[in-house]
Amino acid sequence: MRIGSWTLPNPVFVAPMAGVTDRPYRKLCKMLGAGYAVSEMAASNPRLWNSVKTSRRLNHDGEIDPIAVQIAGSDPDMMAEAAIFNIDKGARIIDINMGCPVKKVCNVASGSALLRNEKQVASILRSVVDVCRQRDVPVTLKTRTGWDRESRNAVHIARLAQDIGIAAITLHGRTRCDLYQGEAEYDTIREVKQTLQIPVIANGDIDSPEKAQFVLEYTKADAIMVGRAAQGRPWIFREISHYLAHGSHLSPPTYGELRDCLLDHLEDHYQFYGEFTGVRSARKHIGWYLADLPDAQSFLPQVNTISSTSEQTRAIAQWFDRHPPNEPIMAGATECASVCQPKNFITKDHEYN
Ligand SMILES: Cc1cc2nc3c(=O)[nH]c(=O)nc-3n(C[C@H](O)[C@H](O)[C@H](O)COP(=O)(O)O)c2cc1C
Repeated sequence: MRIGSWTLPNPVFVAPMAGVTDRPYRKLCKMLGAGYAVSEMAASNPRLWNSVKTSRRLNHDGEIDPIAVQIAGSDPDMMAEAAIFNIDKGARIIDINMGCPVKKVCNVASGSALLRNEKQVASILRSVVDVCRQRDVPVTLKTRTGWDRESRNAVHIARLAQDIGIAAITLHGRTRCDLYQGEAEYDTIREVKQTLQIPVIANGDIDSPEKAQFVLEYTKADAIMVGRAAQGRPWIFREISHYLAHGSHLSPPTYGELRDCLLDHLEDHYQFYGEFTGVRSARKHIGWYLADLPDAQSFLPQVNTISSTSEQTRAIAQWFDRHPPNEPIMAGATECASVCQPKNFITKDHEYN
């Protein structure tokens, strides 16, 4: 699949998740098979660009190309400025967020709130596409199927986006008012795909190789995007790609592979966030990695009390020492089972619900 002049290595992408898919995690997912990754949403308001949070999101050192940055906002000029600013900081693709259901974002009429105002959608897209075109940078759009089930307008928005020059569109099969309730539906994504010539990326509740294959076949989408099921499971991308290519399952990782993956991830994570934030923000990742392992339940509360990075790593390494490194993490599993289930993904720091 292509986005502008970029050819992506495979159609299995990691979804942007604020507070989760930071630079270290995106890199890890790509190393473990994700064909593409978009950054967490970055604010378009210049007053926020110097905040610690936004400056971290602007840091793409060592990131694997194409670096794609997502911007969110409601003011067309500010969004265009944000696009230019991010291109100057290394973005090769700009993604516009019109899917975020968070109150904080929707109350200022950005994210998915924009779906109720198609005129505003057109102004924003036009404004961003214009400045990006001058810099030869493709613009993509990520959105939901509509504001609510009575006003699903994804097909209309998608056609508008294509006409304006959007290079690809990602569709989460829920409306804004659905939040994360119920199940994602794929009929609207299928309809959008039938309507458009630009690539369509299907998103929502894809949590296993079988589901990935089903969604690709049903919607005829060009690619799929996996969010929550990739939390604590960055190898899901190679599992899905393998299944799509061969129709069989890769063996689950062994305890040794999981240990190495987690410890490498933590090292990169600490370097990125520093000691204080690093040890704290690592806890959720550790929880996700270990959540489904039968004997990790008593260890997790203990690891959450540790406040130094070296102790955190030592405790994890010691916990893994108790397990044979060659034993698969799901002994006897023939197919991805519990680790495919979406985890409890709402964490306090970003309140993404
Ligand atoms: C914790 C969290 C943070 C998210 N942050 C973003 C974001 O910054 N930008 C965005 O477009 N979508 C964001 N999303 C939505 C996901 O990209 C994705 O559309 C949604 O989770 C549905 O996919 P899934 O069922 O595979 O998780 C976020 C989702 C979660 C769970």
